[in-house]
Amino acid sequence: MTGELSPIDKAKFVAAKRAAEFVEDGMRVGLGTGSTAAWLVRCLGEMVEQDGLKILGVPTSTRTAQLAREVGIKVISLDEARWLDLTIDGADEFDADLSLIKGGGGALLQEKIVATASDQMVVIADAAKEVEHLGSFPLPIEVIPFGWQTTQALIEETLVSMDVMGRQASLRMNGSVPFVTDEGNHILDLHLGRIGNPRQLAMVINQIPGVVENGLFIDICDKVVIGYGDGRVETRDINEGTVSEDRLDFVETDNLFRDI
Ligand SMILES: O=C[C@H](O)[C@H](O)[C@H](O)COP(=O)(O)O
Repeated sequence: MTGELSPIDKAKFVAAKRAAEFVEDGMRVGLGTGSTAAWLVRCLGEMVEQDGLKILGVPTSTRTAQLAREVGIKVISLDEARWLDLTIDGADEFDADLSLIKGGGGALLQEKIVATASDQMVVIADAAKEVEHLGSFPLPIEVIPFGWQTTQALIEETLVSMDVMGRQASLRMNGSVPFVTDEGNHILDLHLGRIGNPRQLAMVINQIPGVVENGLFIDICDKVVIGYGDGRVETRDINEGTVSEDRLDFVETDNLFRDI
């Protein structure tokens, strides 16, 4: 990529760059998936190459695994790592409780397993991802391909019984064929508009046969690093609220940014 980055990409970049500062030598780090997480992986790759940072990375998708290897991060599986010090990942939406919707890129299952197996989960996001109520972004639900239409109908019926507004579930497509996740499953995107009780919804959906996992991350995220298009970056902690707010002077100082 050459030339000026869009404000949204700058925002993603500064959030990733700041979050990379949480990574220390010797850590086992969960590596998220998506365009924001890709910046993080590049930042960590630079730290490995230039500063000799030694980490073990556990990727949350085949895409991330490939990028991590390309930039020189040593990749291991979750079973090899067993437990992680930190996971850094993007999100599609976050609210004031740091509850999240994830899975816009279809990686929610591995992402949730990896984040849950970590001492700490840090989300990196551009400011547009912050919402008062989750649900404008369609909620991804990973379902097994067998009988997916029956599963879809069961989900829709369950939502009716819960009196949830906007119940339409659509099968995610990849061109003319159904999207297939890294685990060989499909994704149903639930168009809800506003989720009144994310905790309850997450539990109820996961009880439906055929559902593997849903994209609501409740009580998993500890911190969110929010990037802005002008280089400002804010870190919020689940217990302490905003803990830092400053600006990353990335245009002059960052080789990574200049190189892309
Ligand atoms: O499945 C994908 C992940 O949950 C992503 O972290 C999420 O969709 C955010 O992606 P992006 O950083 O590209 O907006």
